[in-house]
Amino acid sequence: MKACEIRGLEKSFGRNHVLRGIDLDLDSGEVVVLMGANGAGKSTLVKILCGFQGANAGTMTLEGQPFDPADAADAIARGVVTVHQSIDDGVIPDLDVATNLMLNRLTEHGASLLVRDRALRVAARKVADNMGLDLDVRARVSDLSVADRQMIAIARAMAYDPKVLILDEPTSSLSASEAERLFALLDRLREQGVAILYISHRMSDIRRIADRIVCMRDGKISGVFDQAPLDYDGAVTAMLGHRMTDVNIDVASGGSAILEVERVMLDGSDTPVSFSAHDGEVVAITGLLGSGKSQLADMIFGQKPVKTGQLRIDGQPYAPASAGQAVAAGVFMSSKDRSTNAVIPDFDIANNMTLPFLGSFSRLSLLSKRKQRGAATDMIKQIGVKCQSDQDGIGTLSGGNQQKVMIGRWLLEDSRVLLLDEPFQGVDIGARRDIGRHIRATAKGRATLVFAAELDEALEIADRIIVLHEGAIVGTHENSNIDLDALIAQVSGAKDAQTQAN
Ligand SMILES: Nc1ncnc2c1ncn2[C@@H]1O[C@H](COP(=O)(O)OP(=O)(O)OP(=O)(O)O)[C@@H](O)[C@H]1O
Repeated sequence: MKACEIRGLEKSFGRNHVLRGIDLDLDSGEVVVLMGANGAGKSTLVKILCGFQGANAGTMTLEGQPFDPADAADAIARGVVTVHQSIDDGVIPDLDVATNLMLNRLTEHGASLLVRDRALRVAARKVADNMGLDLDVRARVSDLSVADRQMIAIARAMAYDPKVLILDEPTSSLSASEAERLFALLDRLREQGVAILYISHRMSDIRRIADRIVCMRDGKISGVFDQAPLDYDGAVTAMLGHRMTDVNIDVASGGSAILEVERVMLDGSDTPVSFSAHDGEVVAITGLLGSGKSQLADMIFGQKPVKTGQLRIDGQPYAPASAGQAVAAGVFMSSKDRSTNAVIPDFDIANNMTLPFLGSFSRLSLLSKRKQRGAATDMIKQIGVKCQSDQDGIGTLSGGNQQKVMIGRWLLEDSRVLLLDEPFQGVDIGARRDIGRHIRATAKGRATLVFAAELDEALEIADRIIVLHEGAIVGTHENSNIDLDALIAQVSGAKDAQTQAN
């Protein structure tokens, strides 16, 4: 019997016919990867499965029984549990691991607090052991890494004993080695007979974990690949509707140095970091979580002080005390988290894209306002934002398309230094390539720094890749001449790789 059967599912938002007759089966003990271009309808399908939205037509069954959840709680009670995209979905940072793991059974463990706490820890330890998680159940969740918090979110989901577990881009905040821990956990769950629906844009995830790939395009299933070895190129073509063009990075031959980072100390390291980024150059900074990437980005954007060493822009000392001062110096940053990226939910797409210009709108003539909107409309086309109209609310866009708007916003700015922190989170691989091409095509006149945990992304966009590990540079690679094995070893912090680099 199938864990889940979906037949003829339809969903529209006004005139936008988003799901157009979806048929999909999930078997127990298999990992089905759902891939699709941004706006294809993946999240909408998930929202219907997990009871957030109702379908307009179609049927679903769970282990042969009709399944039409009234709401999210009903879906969970009947066996469909979802871990959403946010890194630590539903995990409460101020509580310890045990309480987080056992949240849904807190009242079962006795009235006395002492008895309850002890019983809770024993039960939580069992859950953690069962899932192969090596965690101190007394630790506060806020002290744990993103990867550990993600594991707890999944372990908690398992406490509901799901028949179907849905994971929405679970590795988007994880580095490769942390993602591998997650995959080991999913291997266990697969063995335990859970049907897993896994949404991802990352080919490395898909290669590692998929038993079957289902592709969506424009609200329909456009391809199913279930014969080993899986046909990844075929899946990408089915998803995009065309073959992917090759990347051809014509490495920029470095103009003058714009940004110089001189002997800057990052936390946890006694080796200073020095490098420069040149006019027209795209430099990717990669490394594990905790490598110092975010701290470096924050320093350049004036959000963290540079205590040792200094920064220069165009040869002049640059010591921003705030993001405002950074912006005044022509330094812009697209931050990794959309919620801190100043998306204004009540504004339309075009106004969100031109947000930095809005302050001057009152002083602008109608003609200039038209120009602003024209620039936004142009950018929407250039980077392929999938929308009905640029006057739609930003909230009607799919996650990946919102991310494109945020990148477009900063590309419209006349920046001297552009910092893009995880710019491709949630962006499909076809769009990623188009945006990368656009960033490179418009790179003259500024230095661009891309902070990316995913090596594929760094390789696809950068002229030069700098690897950070524990606050120090352990490798620098020209993209025209990459030693991939050395690069991977450096990112993961292999000792011999570090010795080579030093
Ligand atoms: N509440 C809504 N109102 C109007 N349109 C919506 C709403 N939610 C989704 N849509 C539209 O439905 C379509 C599919 O969106 P969905 O979020 O399902 O795509 P997706 O495949 O998950 O994309 P992504 O990879 O970017 O997350 C998009 O065109 C989106 O604009």
